[in-house]
Amino acid sequence: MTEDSPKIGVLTISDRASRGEYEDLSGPAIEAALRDYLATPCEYLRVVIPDDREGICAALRELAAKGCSLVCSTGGTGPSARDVTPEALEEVCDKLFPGFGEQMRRASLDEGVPTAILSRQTAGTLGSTLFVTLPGKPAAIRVCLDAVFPAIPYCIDLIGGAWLEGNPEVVEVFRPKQK
Ligand SMILES: Nc1ncnc2c1ncn2[C@@H]1O[C@H](COP(=O)(O)OP(=O)(O)OP(=O)(O)O)[C@@H](O)[C@H]1O
Ligand SMILES: Nc1nc2c(c(=O)[nH]1)N[C@H]1C(S)=C(S)[C@@H](COP(=O)(O)O)O[C@H]1N2
Repeated sequence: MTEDSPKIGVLTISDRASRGEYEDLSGPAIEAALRDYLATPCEYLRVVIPDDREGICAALRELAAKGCSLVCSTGGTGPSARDVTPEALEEVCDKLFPGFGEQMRRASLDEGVPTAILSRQTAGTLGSTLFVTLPGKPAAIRVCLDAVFPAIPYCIDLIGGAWLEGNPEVVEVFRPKQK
């Protein structure tokens, strides 16, 4: 890894994890999945914050300003009063990509999780940063990321982010146009 390595943000949004009431397992699960998919060495910026809308907006903007090409968050996508991750995402983004949420929910339903429809998980871009929001449960991370990762590097190409090479032994990245 060098100073110019692509940057990836991993944002855990959880009242209890941020207070240390339980160990954050979902942030590390995101980083482990991305390290598995990506042949390109990346720098990972990990942040843990409570479910506060202004704080989430600030963290998303800060990770984008630091040059992250991709930011994956976990938590705060559900129906509870303090679940406000999608609202913060909408406030911050230039464009929203509801197809990510549709695909991730479909994958979770196919895994036999009927409550997958309770997650308002989605994706959006701010400049050359792609944000993908995932549910809080550690077990949801790999299911959801596996379902959408093949489209992520090309999306980042199109918004002018870093070139991310997939590891073909783990995932087949889909690029309709080659560099
Ligand atoms: N980052 C995380 N690490 C480990 N377990 C998690 C994490 N986020 C959620 N969970 C687990 O999933 C369960 C349900 O998630 P829930 O949506 O209540 O989480 P949350 O929104 O992170 O919690 P909180 O109410 O503290 O903000 C939690 O009780 C916890 O067991
Ligand atoms: N794959 C998968 N998706 C899942 C779940 C899960 O356990 N596995 N939990 C669901 C539940 S119970 C909720 S309430 C929503 C929202 O979770 P969040 O508020 O922690 O983001 O994600 C849903 N999606």
